[in-house]
Amino acid sequence: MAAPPPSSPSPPPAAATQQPPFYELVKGASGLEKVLLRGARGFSAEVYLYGAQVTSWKNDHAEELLFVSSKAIFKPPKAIRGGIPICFPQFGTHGNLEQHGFARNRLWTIDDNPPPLPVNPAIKSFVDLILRPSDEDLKIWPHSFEFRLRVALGPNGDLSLTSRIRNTSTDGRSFSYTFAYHTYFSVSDIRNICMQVFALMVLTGLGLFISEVRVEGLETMDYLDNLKGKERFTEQGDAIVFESEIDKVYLAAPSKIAIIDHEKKRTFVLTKEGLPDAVIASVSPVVVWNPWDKKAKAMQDFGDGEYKHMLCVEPAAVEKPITLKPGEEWKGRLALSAVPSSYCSGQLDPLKVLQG
Ligand SMILES: O=P(O)(O)OC[C@H]1O[C@H](O)[C@H](O)[C@@H](O)[C@@H]1O
Repeated sequence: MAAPPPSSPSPPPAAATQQPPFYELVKGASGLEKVLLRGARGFSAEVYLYGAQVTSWKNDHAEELLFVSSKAIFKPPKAIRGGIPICFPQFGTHGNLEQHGFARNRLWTIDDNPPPLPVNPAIKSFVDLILRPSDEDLKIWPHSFEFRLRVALGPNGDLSLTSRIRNTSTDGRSFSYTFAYHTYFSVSDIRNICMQVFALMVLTGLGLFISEVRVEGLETMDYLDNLKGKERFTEQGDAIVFESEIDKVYLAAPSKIAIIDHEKKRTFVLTKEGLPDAVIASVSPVVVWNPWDKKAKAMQDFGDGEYKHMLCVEPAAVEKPITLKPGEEWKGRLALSAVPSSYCSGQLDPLKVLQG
């Protein structure tokens, strides 16, 4: 996405025409402050100022839709394990900074007077957060920036995260960064436990088995496999199902992706905007990660068996960094919805999920 020109220097408050309160600020784990967003019919979300990290998103049945580890450490400098960490200014190890950059383990502040952002008038619950680099940050990444994040809960319980990153440098220098919404979804059981049954069915021609959790929208796509030295492969077969550790960067994912959880009868739909690819603006990378059993055991802030109940699907800008000249701003948005799905084996129409 091309960076638009800078906005006017003294913009009117974004929320001027709406009635507060849009959020509530309370104490969370380890005394860290968190923002509560409450929507219609009991929808809710929580955002820690630490990392600007969404740690909860609930539907109208008060069911948690995101995964947060029971062993998550809510104490700097460790990033919170789960929810939606923001990876900036570096995704993964694509640079010299700590893994996934520093935005996820900095204290953000509430921005009550952000530059205008087009708002759906039906959205009554949102918060704007801002991160500016400290002197210490400037030593490790010498670029002045403002990172504004709006987290909004829509009238139907949809959750959206809009990032605006601006180059505020006065020395005429551009900067480049990589980025991800490192979203941890809560799922029933990631394991494709019936693979053997499936193999048997294929061999005997008895029918088609569909696993409990599958990702639609990434099939036949090229990816870099982080478990194989970032070697490039092409995904084979239909939807993505899981039977072992996965850490793949799908290079040209479409703007909509679906995670279908058969057991929970739930489909997550991810819609992403503004995350650019090298050639076509409407596609961009998506990282899919699950540590599986061995890596789970090695992680201090992750329960041994918790890998079964989470899946990270992370809209990102990885292979092609985003570059901003002084005064330029980039905007990238992720919208999440969770819709009931009640398909049985063989009845799913992926086109309906992704386009309907
Ligand atoms: O443990 P973290 O630093 O939070 O990283 C967790 C995971 O994030 C991403 O999904 C990367 O692709 C993985 O390689 C990494 O292991």
